[in-house]
Amino acid sequence: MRLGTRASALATTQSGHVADLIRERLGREVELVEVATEGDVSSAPLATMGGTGVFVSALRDALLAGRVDVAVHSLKDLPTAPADGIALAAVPPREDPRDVVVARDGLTLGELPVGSRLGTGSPRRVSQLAALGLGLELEGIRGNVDTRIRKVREGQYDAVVLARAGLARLGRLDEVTEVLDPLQMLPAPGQGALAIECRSDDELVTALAQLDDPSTRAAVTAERAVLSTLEAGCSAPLGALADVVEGDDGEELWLRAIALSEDGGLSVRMSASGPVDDAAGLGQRLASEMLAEGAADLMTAPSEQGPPVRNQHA
Ligand SMILES: NCc1[nH]cc(CCC(=O)O)c1CC(=O)O
Repeated sequence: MRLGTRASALATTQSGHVADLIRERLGREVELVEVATEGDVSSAPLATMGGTGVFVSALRDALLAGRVDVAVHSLKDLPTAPADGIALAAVPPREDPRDVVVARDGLTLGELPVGSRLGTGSPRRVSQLAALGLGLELEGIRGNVDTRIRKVREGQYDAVVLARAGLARLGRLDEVTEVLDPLQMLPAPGQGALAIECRSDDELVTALAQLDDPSTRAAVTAERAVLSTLEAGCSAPLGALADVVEGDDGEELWLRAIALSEDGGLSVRMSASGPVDDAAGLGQRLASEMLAEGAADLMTAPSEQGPPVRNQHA
């Protein structure tokens, strides 16, 4: 079968990993086919580009046109709306979903001097970092993982924040100077997980289902239900993280989420738990409670008219 992949180092590593799974677990031959996406071709800030799915739609087009049979995405890049004719056939076991800091001189966030330049274009990361009140200069950055790390080495930035999973897959964990606790930085819904898609009318749906990890699937389903219920896109200042944990009556799903104003000055942070087999229901319930606390107004407030920033460095 032909497996479609973006050309970046991270994408080909992720796709290579899934190709290995398919060979080992399904005993089928796989060929990687590179597909260029809008997210790779343009260097505009991601938050301003076509909203959700800039990395995804070209791969889906290739699937629907029959140029490839399987597509692999970072799950956090996948829009929550189902796509016609496309099945999310499997979500394999997740990598550690946390964000990490890569800073000069081995520094942690707390050790960075006031005024240090931290590169990140993600509203979710910007708002949560601003809420820590450290007095960092938060500046937009683009480019692949390698480019971002190099910009720290070359002194253009004092630090960057990245997904630990990407560094793990690229064998670059030695660059990490701090792993951020989700208490301070909740990851993006689906971070660290992969999505394996195929055409929904293809017999591959059943075969690929063997690669699905039920715990990861439940966790990302709950996280993505928060995202879709809040009607937020991939560039929203919103974090969510779920885990299957041992509760009083066996396994249960434990979900945390935060919605912030863009400047991080105000936030709604909540958690809830529920049965593993109702992951979407849990995410919807938590998001509804967040909406009742004003989560939607927070995320969309234009910054000039927004609330005063209360946790900034003075
Ligand atoms: N937005 C780009 C993107 N999409 C997936 C990952 C990392 C791998 C993952 O989260 O699964 C990254 C880079 C990053 O956020 O550092």
